[in-house]
Amino acid sequence: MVATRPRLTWRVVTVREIVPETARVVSLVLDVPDWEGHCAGQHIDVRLTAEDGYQAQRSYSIASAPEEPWITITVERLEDGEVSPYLADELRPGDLLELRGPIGGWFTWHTREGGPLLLVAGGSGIAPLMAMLRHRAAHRSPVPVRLLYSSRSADDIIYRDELERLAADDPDLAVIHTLTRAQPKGWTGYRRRIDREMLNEVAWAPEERPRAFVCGPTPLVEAVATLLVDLGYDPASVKTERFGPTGG
Ligand SMILES: Cc1cc2nc3c(=O)[nH]c(=O)nc-3n(C[C@H](O)[C@H](O)[C@H](O)COP(=O)(O)OP(=O)(O)OC[C@H]3O[C@@H](n4cnc5c(N)ncnc54)[C@H](O)[C@@H]3O)c2cc1C
Repeated sequence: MVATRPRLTWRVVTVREIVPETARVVSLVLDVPDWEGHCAGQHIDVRLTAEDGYQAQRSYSIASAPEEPWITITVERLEDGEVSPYLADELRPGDLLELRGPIGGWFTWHTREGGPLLLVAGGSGIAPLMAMLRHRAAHRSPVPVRLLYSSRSADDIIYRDELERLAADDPDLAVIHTLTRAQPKGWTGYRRRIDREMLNEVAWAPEERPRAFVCGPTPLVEAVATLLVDLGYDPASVKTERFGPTGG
């Protein structure tokens, strides 16, 4: 019999690397000894403890594929936030962090579950969807995927180069951006918040029995989930993860 750690025990892990993603977003690569593995889409909880014993904890999606040796989370700094500015600005390689997980069994996808997949992200909501794309790439899975990704501007697109690389090598992966606040010169893509018309153009037809994963700020997630069901998606096929209370 293999001894297993109760999944929700806090453990101390080491920050291995810090990767700047955008002006407001970093990825933290964590060295988690004895990691029991995770499914693409799951998250962890991170806990900070102040010198006076005060503690704060927040959830962060795992952005790395289960096949990778390290656990990566991608954190967007909220200027007035309690936890994210510390994670994004203060941590250095070699620092220790407390975490527990993996957590969540609903917002997950494995290549063997098939597709087609419709992934819809707003801002840092791309993180768990990136785990799915990285997992799919690690398996060279032919499952067709369309990713609709809403960012404020081109500079705010997280994992921009990696998404470009993945899509360039793969006719079954389409990455469609919408830039809601500022667009570079010559931008021909969408330039508004995700709406019914956009989903009509981008989403798989319901008859293709797609699996949809929608992640980001709460208002985006709720609007997109409602629109997909209106378009004829089976509500059970639309999985959602809400990151926060505001649209930012
Ligand atoms: C399952 C799950 C997975 C998550 N994964 C990620 C992830 O991969 N990357 C990531 O950056 N965040 C993620 N989040 C959000 C994260 O848990 C924190 O809520 C976020 O980092 C803000 O924490 P904070 O302490 O800095 O801000 P707080 O001090 O909690 O809040 C500061 C202010 O920002 C508002 N606020 C809180 N959260 C958000 C938000 N997400 N968007 C906009 N406004 C907000 C609050 O209402 C408040 O006004 C996830 C949340 C959940 C529930």
